[in-house]
Amino acid sequence: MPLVEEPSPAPVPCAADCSFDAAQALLAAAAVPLGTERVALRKAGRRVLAEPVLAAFDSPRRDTAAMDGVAVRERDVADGTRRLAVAGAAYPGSPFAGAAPAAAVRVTTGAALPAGTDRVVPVELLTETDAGVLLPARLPDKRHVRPRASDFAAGAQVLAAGRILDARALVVAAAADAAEVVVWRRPRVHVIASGDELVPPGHAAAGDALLPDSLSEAVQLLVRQWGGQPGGATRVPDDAGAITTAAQAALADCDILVMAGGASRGERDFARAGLKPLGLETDFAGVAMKPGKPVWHGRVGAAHVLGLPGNPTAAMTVARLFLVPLLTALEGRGFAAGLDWQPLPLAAPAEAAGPREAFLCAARTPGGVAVLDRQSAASQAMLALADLLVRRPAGAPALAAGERVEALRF
Ligand SMILES: Nc1nc2c(c(=O)[nH]1)N[C@H]1C(S)=C(S)[C@@H](COP(=O)(O)OP(=O)(O)OC[C@H]3O[C@@H](n4cnc5c(N)ncnc54)[C@H](O)[C@@H]3O)O[C@H]1N2
Ligand code: MOO
Repeated sequence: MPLVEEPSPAPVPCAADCSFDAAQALLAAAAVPLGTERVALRKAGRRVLAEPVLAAFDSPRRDTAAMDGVAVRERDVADGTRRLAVAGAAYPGSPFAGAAPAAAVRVTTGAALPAGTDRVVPVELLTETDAGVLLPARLPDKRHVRPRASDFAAGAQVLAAGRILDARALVVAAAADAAEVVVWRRPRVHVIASGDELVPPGHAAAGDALLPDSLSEAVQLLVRQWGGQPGGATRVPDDAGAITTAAQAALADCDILVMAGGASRGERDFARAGLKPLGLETDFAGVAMKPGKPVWHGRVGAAHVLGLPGNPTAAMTVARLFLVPLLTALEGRGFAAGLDWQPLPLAAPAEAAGPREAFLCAARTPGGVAVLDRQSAASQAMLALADLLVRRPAGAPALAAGERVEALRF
């Protein structure tokens, strides 16, 4: 997996409506990883490595018993000797100190083999006698020894930069004796939802004109799921001054400011107007996509500002297509890591696409991808049924069931 995508010529900001691909290219070009930090391994779960992890020593560090039994010297038993005295015992954590010529040493799995021994005879094959252990007449082919460095050698790269420290990778880092690792900084994200009508969920029944804010918590969860740190959410009325004040406070401590709502052309759509006094530089505003047409992106200083349309399905579609790859790029995984498009067969025929690139809510079914009925940017109930987004390029022809479409986990 590339750590940072290949540099390409800087895309030119879109003056008017951008194509989806042009908008993605602009965002990808602006999405530079944040920087690195050294953290204790015990706090590094799910973080993205910025530097590889190298093994501090060989694993195993010595030839090691792979079974519970006795360690013997092959040449002591090669002549058919079956009875050996027991000279001592070795366990992981307490090796056998002496040498044991012509004797057996009891071992448990993981013990370093006593000097000179090169075979372990499992306990199931032994007969205990007063004079020592009796070996079977015919020894198995397997010696039950894990040779020194057979897992990894000192200095070997056991984890590459760019790797997420998931549970399996944490085993490897710990095995390499890493107390600390160097990881990419996680983007901090603040959400500002604007709208006079918005109240916290559970408080909208108090007035007919009130609406539960259904986006603030959802966007913060998406941020957490894709490696960011939710830095809080603020609800503001449709007022440019209130947006400026809230944005200024949020920008003091975030890498990405998400503005939900107020993105289109209504007389109360103030998201960008509220950011202007803070020095907003816009690189696109308006994308030829459905839903999500009012999406916009810009910068205030080093911080990214991503504008989501207020309509909830449009907002979540845009968050998945623009916020997620922005998060993965800022966290050093590359922009494309957030966009795992895959070709999947349709469960039923699909209509021809319209003039705007379409992103359709769909569900994964045993028969293939089922595009949901009644697509609507304003819908909320539909989101409970959708676990895929299906991409239909502008003007794409009708498709039969079984034909493949590009789909993304939603
Ligand atoms: N004349 C035009 N009108 C509209 C255009 C346009 O190009 N010209 N674009 C339409 C499109 S497309 C969309 S999408 C919407 C989105 O516009 P805004 O981003 O300005 O969204 P708002 O006006 O603030 O809200 C729209 C709708 O969504 C509800 N909303 C907003 N925030 C939330 C939230 N946090 N939780 C739940 N619901 C929310 C809000 O109450 C409105 O009902 O504009 C079209 N209009
Ligand atoms: O872009 Mo809007 O999201 O179609 O309603």
